[in-house]
Amino acid sequence: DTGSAAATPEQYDIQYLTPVSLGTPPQILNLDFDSGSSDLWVFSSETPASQVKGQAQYNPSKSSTSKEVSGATWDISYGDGSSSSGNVYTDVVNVGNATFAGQAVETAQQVSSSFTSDTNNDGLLGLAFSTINTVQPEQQKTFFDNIRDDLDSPVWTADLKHNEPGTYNFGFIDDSLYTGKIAYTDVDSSDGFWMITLDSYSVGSSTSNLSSRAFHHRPSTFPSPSDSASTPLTGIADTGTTLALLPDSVCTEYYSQVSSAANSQTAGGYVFDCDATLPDFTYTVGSTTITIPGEYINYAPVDTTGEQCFGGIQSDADIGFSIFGDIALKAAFVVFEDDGSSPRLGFAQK
Ligand SMILES: O=C([C@@H]1CCCNC1)N1CCCCC1
Repeated sequence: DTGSAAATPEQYDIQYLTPVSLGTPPQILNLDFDSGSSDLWVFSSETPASQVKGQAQYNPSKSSTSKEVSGATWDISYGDGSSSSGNVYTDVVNVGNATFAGQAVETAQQVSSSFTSDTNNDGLLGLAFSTINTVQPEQQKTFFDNIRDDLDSPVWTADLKHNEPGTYNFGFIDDSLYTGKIAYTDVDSSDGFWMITLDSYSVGSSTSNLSSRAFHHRPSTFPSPSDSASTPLTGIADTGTTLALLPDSVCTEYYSQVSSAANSQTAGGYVFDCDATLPDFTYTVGSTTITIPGEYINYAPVDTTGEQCFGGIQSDADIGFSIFGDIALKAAFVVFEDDGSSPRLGFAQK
């Protein structure tokens, strides 16, 4: 079995939506594939009308193959403060022709206001590890965990793009989607996430790194360079997070190269003049180097005046690890591999 479906970005690539078929006859909903969580939940006939604003709704009573999971409930809270909760059914779920007949479909009986106002998002399809699925009393499996053994290969891949549709594939690696070689790194899934350590990062061209300059007489006031060219970054690959949330030290180093940049309390992060030229941000996995173009990091205007723009790199606010969200992932072809025992992440240029 294999599957292939489009990942279509909303404005500013704030999120990517992918059509998913649920039930019999098929009910198509556009879901946010989220490698940072593990619940497949949908707007449904059970969601109060006051909390629905245009979203498509899954109606289990209109599906001849739906079965209620007796006594099961779910309740999830996301790092951005949003939340949802409800009941659970199993039904046929089809993603680009990869199909699983008994997938847990979590129907929302409550969604928080940010989901209500996100009018094109009909729900989430979690692709982190099933150990953090929130269904009680019997935890349920993610779509990938359910179909893994039926897939030609135990992988799914993300080819997200800037301002244009990309692709989520299941069960195969499409060699036409990348260049060079795929470099793999081991995943620590003990917290339920695709947690990895990037070998190094660098800001702008290498000359921006003091240690690479011929500073024979570096004034004592100069910071001894955090030789970023070999500083690792530990974090999770999260397709459901828009930005790249990195350590404060990396943010300081990056925005020190942008003369108009400031860390704004009111804007909630680093902002700069929209006409600023931003440096690239590069990270390495083994022998593969991924460069995020500076243009991608000029994320979006703060307001309608279009004077100040919000950065695509922001602080990880000391949550203890970085979050490599879409800003970081869309510059690469990413392989999420899990044979059930030793998960790995692969990165390639494209
Ligand atoms: O809630 C989230 C994110 C929110 C955006 C969508 N992906 C999941 N988490 C990931 C980071 C650690 C805390 C949990």
